Amino acid sequence: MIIKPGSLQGIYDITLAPNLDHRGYFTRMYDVNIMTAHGLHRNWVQENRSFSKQKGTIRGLHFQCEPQAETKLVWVSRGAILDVFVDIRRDSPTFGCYESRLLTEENFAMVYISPGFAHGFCTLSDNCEVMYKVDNAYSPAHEGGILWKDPCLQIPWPVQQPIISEKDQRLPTLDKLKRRD
Ligand SMILES: Cc1cn([C@H]2C[C@H](O)[C@@H](COP(=O)(O)OP(=O)(O)O[C@H]3O[C@@H](C)C(=O)[C@@H](O)[C@H]3O)O2)c(=O)[nH]c1=O
Repeated sequence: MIIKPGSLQGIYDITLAPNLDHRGYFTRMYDVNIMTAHGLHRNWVQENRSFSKQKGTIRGLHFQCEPQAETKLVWVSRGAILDVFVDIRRDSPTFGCYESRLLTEENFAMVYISPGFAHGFCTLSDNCEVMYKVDNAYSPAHEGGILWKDPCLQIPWPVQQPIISEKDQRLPTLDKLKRRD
């Protein structure tokens, strides 16, 4: 398991190290000792499995407000996604900046997203399954979000007309979110 900090502070790229043999492979998906050594072990309280039927589905961009803000550890067990995270920490020098990662069932890549990021993804294949651990309980009262096509962010999503929930279509832009509080 190789862990590298990303260029946005609080993001870590984790590459799994599968043991290959004639049967296939074995890989550790989580190692408490390695994660602790990097200061990244958390009390994961939920493990979520998200299934999207169609390529071109966008979920996001979501976060939970304090005190229910979440760390997320995301990987793909089936298909492929473009995973996107936006820095929404007001005191951060990279506030409003985003990055993306390709996560696929084959590339052994995971992304660790600290609290203070809005998170979303676009499916790049049909029948896509995304798995993620979170270190805080789901709390609808603390849910927040940013519109996927926020013109200020200019995220180059691979689709123009995604399959998306009604809730996500109504999310505010980062600018409106800023003015509201
Ligand atoms: C996230 C979540 C949803 N739900 C319920 C609420 C609702 O009835 C149904 C679907 O919820 P949503 O539409 O919010 O699901 P979804 O759009 O997949 O939300 C997820 O998106 C990705 C990008 C994230 O980063 C996650 O943190 C989460 O916000 O599942 C739970 O019971 N527990 C949970 O932890």
